[in-house]
Amino acid sequence: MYDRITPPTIGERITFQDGEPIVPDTPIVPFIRGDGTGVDIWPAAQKVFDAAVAKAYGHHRHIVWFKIYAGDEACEHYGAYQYLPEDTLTAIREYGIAIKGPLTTPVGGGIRSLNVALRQINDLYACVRPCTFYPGTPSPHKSPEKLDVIVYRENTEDIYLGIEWRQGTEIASKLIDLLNQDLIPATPEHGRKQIRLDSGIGIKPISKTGSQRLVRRAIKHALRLPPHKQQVTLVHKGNIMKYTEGAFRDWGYELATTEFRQACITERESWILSNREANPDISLEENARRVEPGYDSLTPDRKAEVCEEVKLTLDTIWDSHGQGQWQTKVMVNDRIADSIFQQLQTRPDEYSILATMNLNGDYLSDAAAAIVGGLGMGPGANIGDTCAIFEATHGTAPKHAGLDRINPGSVILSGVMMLEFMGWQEAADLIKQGLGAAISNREVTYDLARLMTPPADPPLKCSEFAEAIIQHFDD
Ligand SMILES: NC(=O)C1=CN([C@@H]2O[C@H](COP(=O)(O)OP(=O)(O)OC[C@H]3O[C@@H](n4cnc5c(N)ncnc54)[C@H](OP(=O)(O)O)[C@@H]3O)[C@@H](O)[C@H]2O)C=CC1
Ligand SMILES: O=C(O)CCC(=O)C(=O)O
Ligand SMILES: [Mg+2]
Repeated sequence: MYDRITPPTIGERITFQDGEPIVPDTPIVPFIRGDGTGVDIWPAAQKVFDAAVAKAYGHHRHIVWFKIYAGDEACEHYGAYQYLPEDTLTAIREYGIAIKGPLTTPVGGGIRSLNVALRQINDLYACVRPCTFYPGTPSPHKSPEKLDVIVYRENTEDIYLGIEWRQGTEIASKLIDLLNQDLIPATPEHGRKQIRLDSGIGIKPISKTGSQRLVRRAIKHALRLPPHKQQVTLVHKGNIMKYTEGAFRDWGYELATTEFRQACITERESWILSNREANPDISLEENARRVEPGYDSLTPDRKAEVCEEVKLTLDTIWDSHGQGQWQTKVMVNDRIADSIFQQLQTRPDEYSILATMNLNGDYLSDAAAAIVGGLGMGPGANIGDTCAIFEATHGTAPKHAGLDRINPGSVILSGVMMLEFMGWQEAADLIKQGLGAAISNREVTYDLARLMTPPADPPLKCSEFAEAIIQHFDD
């Protein structure tokens, strides 16, 4: 079944039932070391995972690691250009779970992203990236403790589908001709727009299926959070890209108000209900005026639409959500992407789960990680219905590769997410405890050391930081 790897002879597979993992006491977990700083962070992280599991469960439980290959290491093991061998895909499919270090993607040419390929091939449609502050972590932000968000990023479509054509190729030229001569003129709303002949062309598909399954997961996650964090914000640039990003927002709201009707309230509905709560005799039109900015300047048709929306909301959910009941529901709102970047800086405590399309989530997860200490503190998980791959938010950080200096925190915290996913909470808690205590004790790698006042000097090496985390399990 495998060409150049041999699965462990001990241990058992994790299986899935209704999207939930069933985990034996000795699960086999495939791992990819990763390129660049993968050589530093993976061994450090593995040591922490094993120590935490041993401390939490003694001989009762342990992870049976299964080394699989991708990226540069795969080419060394399998031969030139074998970046993502079939063995690796088979192992991930068979064992249902994996953890990986970062993999290199060249810019402007060469292979397409192996990271993205792993997500698409395994249909890992939700990229989940929590950004939480650990006390004592230095940050360029004034109040990093106020940020506690989870980015839920759609992981399989958007421009990351990678369907694009280089400028000057025959297909790019054909497509441009077709668009300029037929499709754009046939669409009155596009007016006399034309695409420059020397353009490269990329396709940005956003589907209802892809959007709603992502938002579904985000809402289900929100339902597991404490009441004050039960909020899902749909992030989009729908004012500009109406039928992709705008549609993502609309499909998100549609799902929230149908499949999760009893559990959710939209922000706009909450305004309509509170207007009536504050004034039981308020007219439909006055309610509409308070909900829709610039109501008095709207066309009569648009005014009628807003009034109808108010009426429908009151008719359908006043009994179930009115009189303050909506405050116990998951709040679903939306924010335009550029605005959410500034709001995470200025009002971070107003947000909880941010549901995004692929590109927005990529940007937003790096930006949010920066607030809570940088990319060394940004974990992630790629989750589908029958498989999950855990990986840090950051990349290979090539200039630090092999120097034993980079922060292994993100891949360690990705392992924490994996342990939690497996239901091994005790081991996950030990690692979080150890990491927090090491940071509070100023035992940190260079990235955190340089942000501290005064800087922690000398910083710990990558391997020493992992040791420090283990030493602090008991604090
Ligand atoms: N999932 C994946 O495998 C990903 C892969 N990539 C790929 O990685 C490669 C390099 O990408 P690049 O744009 O340089 O981005 P990286 O995230 O690799 O690194 C950018 C900078 O972020 C900081 N950083 C990254 N990781 C850590 C860490 N563990 N601890 C502390 N600081 C860290 C470093 O800053 P400083 O030097 O200032 O301290 C580093 O130079 C590309 O090929 C890219 O495609 C990118 C993202 C995700
Ligand atoms: O795959 C890559 O090289 C980059 C992907 C990335 O930046 C991410 O998933 O956050
Ligand atoms: Mg990224």
